Amino acid sequence: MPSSTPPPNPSANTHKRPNATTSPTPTIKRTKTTTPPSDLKPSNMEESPMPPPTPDNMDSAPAPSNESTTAPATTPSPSPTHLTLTYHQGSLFTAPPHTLLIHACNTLGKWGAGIALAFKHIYPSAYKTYYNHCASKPARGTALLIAPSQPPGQGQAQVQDQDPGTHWIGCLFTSAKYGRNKDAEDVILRSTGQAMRDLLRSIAEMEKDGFVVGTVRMCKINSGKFGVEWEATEQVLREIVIEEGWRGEVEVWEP
Ligand SMILES: Nc1ncnc2c1ncn2[C@@H]1O[C@H](COP(=O)(O)OP(=O)(O)OC[C@H]2O[C@H](OP(=O)(O)O)[C@H](O)[C@@H]2O)[C@@H](O)[C@H]1O
Repeated sequence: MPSSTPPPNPSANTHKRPNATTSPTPTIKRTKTTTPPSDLKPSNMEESPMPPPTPDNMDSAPAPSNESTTAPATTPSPSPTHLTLTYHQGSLFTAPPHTLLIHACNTLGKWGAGIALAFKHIYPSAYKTYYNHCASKPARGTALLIAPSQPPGQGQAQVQDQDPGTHWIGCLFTSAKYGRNKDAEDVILRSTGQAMRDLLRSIAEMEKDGFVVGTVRMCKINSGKFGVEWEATEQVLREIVIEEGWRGEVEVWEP
């Protein structure tokens, strides 16, 4: 077991909007009810119990009453906004500062294959955070949002365009295990929807606290090692109903 030393704390202000007034910097933020590595959690970032995932169909307004057959039709309630996916060609990693990069993970703390292995090489400090988080046995269907390891511009005259130290990382726990023990496809898909909602909620909380989270990007999650057709994952993602304050768009990048 590696030491529980937390990854370097990013300096708060550099991730914040200039007019932000709150102060603590999250090294890690997760919104699920499992125990976090408490030494990484700022004091005002207590976890609020996460409400159970709300089925999309509960978001719609109640059906209009049919008391009178002659009454004019009531104004239809606005249809819910669903998550939008846009497609882009190129590597996930060649991203501007503050970009949030999302990938699918198991809960065993490996990052030993596929794009996860690339994450491990490029973002060693984030891997430490992920590893420590996995020691707390996160549940499938939750997400982990990891703050950049270094603030943009730190130690540099100018921020480099694609400085990996400035990227946020989003881990979606879509399967508990990997390889032959990975979850069944329907479980992976259900967990994907839940985990993505969890992540969108975390991003919104960060932004509410004044932190700058840039564009949100993902690879075609689940479609490699987890063996789930991208189209199935895509459908689950597109069915996510966007709540107030949530990001409504995610970029999908494919090399
Ligand atoms: N630079 C790049 N830019 C953009 N897209 C890139 C790319 N490089 C590869 N891709 C694509 O990224 C998709 C995902 O393919 P992957 O097989 O990696 O992931 P997955 O989501 O199916 O499975 C997750 C399990 O793999 C790991 O395993 P371990 O932890 O080691 O056990 C995890 O942790 C999980 O457990 C495929 O479309 C690749 O073409």
